[in-house]
Amino acid sequence: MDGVVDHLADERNKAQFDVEEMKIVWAGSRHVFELSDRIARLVASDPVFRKDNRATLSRKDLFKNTLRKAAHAWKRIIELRLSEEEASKLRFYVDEAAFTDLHWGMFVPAIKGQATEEQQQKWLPLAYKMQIIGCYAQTELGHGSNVQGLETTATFDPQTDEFDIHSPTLTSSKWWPGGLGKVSTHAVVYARLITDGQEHGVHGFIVQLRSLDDHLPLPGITIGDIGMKFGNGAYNTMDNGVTRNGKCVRSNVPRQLIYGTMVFVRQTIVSDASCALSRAVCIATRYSAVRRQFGSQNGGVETQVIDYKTQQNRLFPLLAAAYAFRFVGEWLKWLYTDVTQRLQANDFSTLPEAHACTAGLKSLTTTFTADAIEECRKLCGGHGYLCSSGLPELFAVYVPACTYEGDNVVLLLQVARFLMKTVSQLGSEKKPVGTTAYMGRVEHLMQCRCSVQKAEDWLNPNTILEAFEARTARMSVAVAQKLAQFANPEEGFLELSPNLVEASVAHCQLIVVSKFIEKLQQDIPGKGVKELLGMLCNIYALNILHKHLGDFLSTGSITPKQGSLANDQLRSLYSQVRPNAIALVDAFNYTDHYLGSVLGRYDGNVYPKLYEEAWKDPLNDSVVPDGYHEYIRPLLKNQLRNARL
Ligand SMILES: CCCCCCCC/C=C\CCCC(=O)SCCNC(=O)CCNC(=O)[C@H](O)C(C)(C)COP(=O)(O)OP(=O)(O)OC[C@H]1O[C@@H](n2cnc3c(N)ncnc32)[C@H](O)[C@@H]1OP(=O)(O)O
Ligand SMILES: Cc1cc2nc3c(=O)[nH]c(=O)nc-3n(C[C@H](O)[C@H](O)[C@H](O)COP(=O)(O)OP(=O)(O)OC[C@H]3O[C@@H](n4cnc5c(N)ncnc54)[C@H](O)[C@@H]3O)c2cc1C
Repeated sequence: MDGVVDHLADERNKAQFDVEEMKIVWAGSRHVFELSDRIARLVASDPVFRKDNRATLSRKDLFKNTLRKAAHAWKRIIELRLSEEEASKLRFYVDEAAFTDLHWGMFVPAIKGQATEEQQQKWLPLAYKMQIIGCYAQTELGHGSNVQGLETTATFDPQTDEFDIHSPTLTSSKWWPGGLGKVSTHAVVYARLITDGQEHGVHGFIVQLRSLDDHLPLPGITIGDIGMKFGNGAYNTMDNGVTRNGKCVRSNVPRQLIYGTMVFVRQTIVSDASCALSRAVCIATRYSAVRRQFGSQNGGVETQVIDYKTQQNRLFPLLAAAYAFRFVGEWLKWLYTDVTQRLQANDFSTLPEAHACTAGLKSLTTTFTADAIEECRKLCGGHGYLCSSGLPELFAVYVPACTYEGDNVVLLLQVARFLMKTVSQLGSEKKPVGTTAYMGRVEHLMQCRCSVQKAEDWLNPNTILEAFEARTARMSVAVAQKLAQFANPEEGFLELSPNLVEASVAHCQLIVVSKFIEKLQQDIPGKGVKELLGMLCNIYALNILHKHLGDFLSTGSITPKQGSLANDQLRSLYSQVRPNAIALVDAFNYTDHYLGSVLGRYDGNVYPKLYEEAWKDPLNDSVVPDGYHEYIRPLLKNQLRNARL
């Protein structure tokens, strides 16, 4: 900030905690912090990675520019001999949806997780060196959620020792896979395996799509892009593809691991939610401290909008959720690593829980984050609607996360199946463990009473946990009892699916709250850091309690009076967080390049930069617009004539 006026300096001076230590907590470790900081600056200082022109480029120029950035990123990765960790951070800070996301994020993991040793030895070195570019081709025009309903077939021909991959209908065309449309040379294609005329369910196959010499599709394969998507710029940097197939390559597949790539990616999407959410919150918080409206007396300064309680009540729960998702993401990564190690030892016992947790938390965090980005846009008033605020594009790029990698409702129904199974086994030999361990105390949770008598009682983590556990246990048991009244359980499941989804949401919220509380039990150094995190944890939990008061009251988990006390406590917490708000978003350590927002600038110098940015719009290239002579002038002349008549 040398030589630059920091308009937010007063705000930064108010902080009551050690921001540098908070940065380490946010990053996860000092090592990750230092690495991220270095790579973020490297990207920000490279003109090829500029992104302020995305909203005004045509689709073709936008796409070509993405190819250019991806090629440049790879060049820098090789030149600088970046490690896998550094390279992945570099792609993260380049911040542009591209075919590389699917190559590194799904194609490589699918091969690692599902291919045989021999297949891995053949394909992984090529993929690591980007001598082939891959994508993940599962979804079809007719089926996405229902994976067992995919129509593409893979028929083994013993004579040629090949699989014939065939899309027999229009609806069996692979539709949506990122990178497939224009770039990928290979794909992991999901198809129904047929041998000796017998079907064996859906399996993954590595398929070559395009020639490595001239990039033309191989014989029998028709490929293209599926067309423009939501938002200008935004996800249109990605080629999402359609194919219809002819022939191809080889089988792999240990049966239980077919869905493994989805578990992996859902886990990464939870961590990613905290990034997108924190980014939107950083923009809205800084701008709320800069923006002033009303409240001026005797010509004095007006009130910063961040000081309005309504602004705090909308903004601070989002700030708290960014931290909550960060920590639950860390824990989910641990869970995923643990289940992977067990699977390698043929221990499948924790797979159902890993599936339920990744599916449920992917759904919970992406739904919340998409809504929160839109809320941040509104928190920034009119200027939030400008592309230069960074928020419209962030929303457009982020919102499909509610759909891809599993529609969020479909995923919650998977959690519900897991919950109902857990409830049905209560009282049997099989004791609930892990995230459902609380169900083991179901008798207590069905009748316990919340002990809160005054607002401060809500600061006790055990009180919060028990209220959340009681709410979830009671909702789950209630819906399980209703299910039991149906002669046909599947019919009952369909009929009660809205209740089941609500129970799943409650269970997932409980996981997030409990993992935040567990985080606070760790040794966290730095003046005031743990105290601030404690406040954020309470805000996250009490805000959910307030928003879902109906659940807590209808299950009798708390009384109306206790609900009202929770709200009083929330207001008090907002006042305590207020002086720390700017420092809490500084702890995300985002560069102005990554934020991509005039409103969220580190120095708070919003107005001159907004003005400057507006003049850069191509529409302002000429004072009189193109089209004046054809369309405006004749109109004005006609009006003149009419007026004379
Ligand atoms: C590091 C960087 C990362 C970069 C990431 C880049 C992001 C790029 C952007 C976008 C990428 C988007 C990619 C995609 O969208 S790929 C396509 C994803 N598609 C889906 O997610 C489809 C959703 N549908 C499903 O997952 C399933 O079909 C289902 C709905 C969950 C299952 O339905 P169904 O009831 O028919 O069940 P099945 O008969 O198939 O399954 C029976 C049992 O298996 C259990 N199960 C299901 N899924 C899993 C799983 N993933 N893992 C473990 N176990 C699973 C299920 O619970 C059943 O168990 P039970 O014990 O009850 O028999
Ligand atoms: C940006 C983007 C990128 C993508 N990238 C890829 C990729 O790289 N590779 C790939 O293979 N796919 C990809 N996809 C596809 C994606 O995974 C699917 O679109 C997603 O899984 C949802 O499936 P669907 O489209 O079939 O939705 P549908 O299942 O048709 O959903 C439509 C509606 O029906 C509801 N619904 C469906 N089933 C049920 C049920 N059982 N009970 C209650 N309600 C139900 C849903 O909640 C939703 O409201 C991508 C999609 C997008 C948007």
